[in-house]
Amino acid sequence: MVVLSVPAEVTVILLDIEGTTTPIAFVKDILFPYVKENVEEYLQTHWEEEECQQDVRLLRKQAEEDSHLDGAVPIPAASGNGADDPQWMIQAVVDNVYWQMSLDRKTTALKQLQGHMWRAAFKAGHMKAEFFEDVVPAVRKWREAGMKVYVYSSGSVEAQKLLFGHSTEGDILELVDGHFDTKIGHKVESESYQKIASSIGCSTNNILFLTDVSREASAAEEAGVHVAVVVRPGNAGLTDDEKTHFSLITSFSELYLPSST
Ligand SMILES: CSCCC(=O)C(=O)COP(=O)(O)O
Ligand SMILES: [Mg+2]
Repeated sequence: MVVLSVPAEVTVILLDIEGTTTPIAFVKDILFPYVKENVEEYLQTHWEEEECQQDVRLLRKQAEEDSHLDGAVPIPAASGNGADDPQWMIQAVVDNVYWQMSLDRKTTALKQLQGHMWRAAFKAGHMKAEFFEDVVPAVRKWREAGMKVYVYSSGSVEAQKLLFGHSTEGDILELVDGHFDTKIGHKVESESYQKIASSIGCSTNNILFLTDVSREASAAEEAGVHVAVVVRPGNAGLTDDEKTHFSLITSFSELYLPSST
């Protein structure tokens, strides 16, 4: 088995979800289709609720920022006098969500709505999050060795907690010391990793980030974070340069902590 030695200065392991802890297929074949199939009904049912209206406001703001993009779908401004036709507005939101999802966009607005929609499905037991089998044993071992374990995903913090709280391995939320999402910044921007380090209260070189996406790995590396790219079944392929440049692991069990036995 290949072994990757974790540098002694590392005290925090930062985990991506999709393609790292969890198969991309679970996200693409279960989580995302659930949103596409249910978004219209969800909006019809929850339209009058404050949480739903907040989601719509955030989506509208994002749509304004996206207006220069090819194929962007606008969400009309509410008049504020209650005279708007909700059906017309709901259709615009549905079309916007479909457009964003067709591009797999990672906007905070889309991710917030998705998280709210998944809540009902997870809580009712209709969905359980899949984790690769090496994840839970490795995380337990790292924590026993004194490591802190954080999650950084484009999925909202609320959605992350749903996944870890309702997994095929049971409720494993207690294995995570904290969560970050795109509210701290995008995963392909190096400042995000500096902000994460400040928020945790450590230096960037105390963090090891595990991700499947080389652009995220490069951004973290630029911030001084240690990185390993995780190669899992179903993940996008890496270029030869990426394979040479990054440390690669195919299972969390390949990480060797000098402090553990
Ligand atoms: C709570 S994860 C849901 C999956 C998701 O929405 C997503 O965009 C995954 O992104 P990641 O940053 O984990 O690769
Ligand atoms: Mg990922």
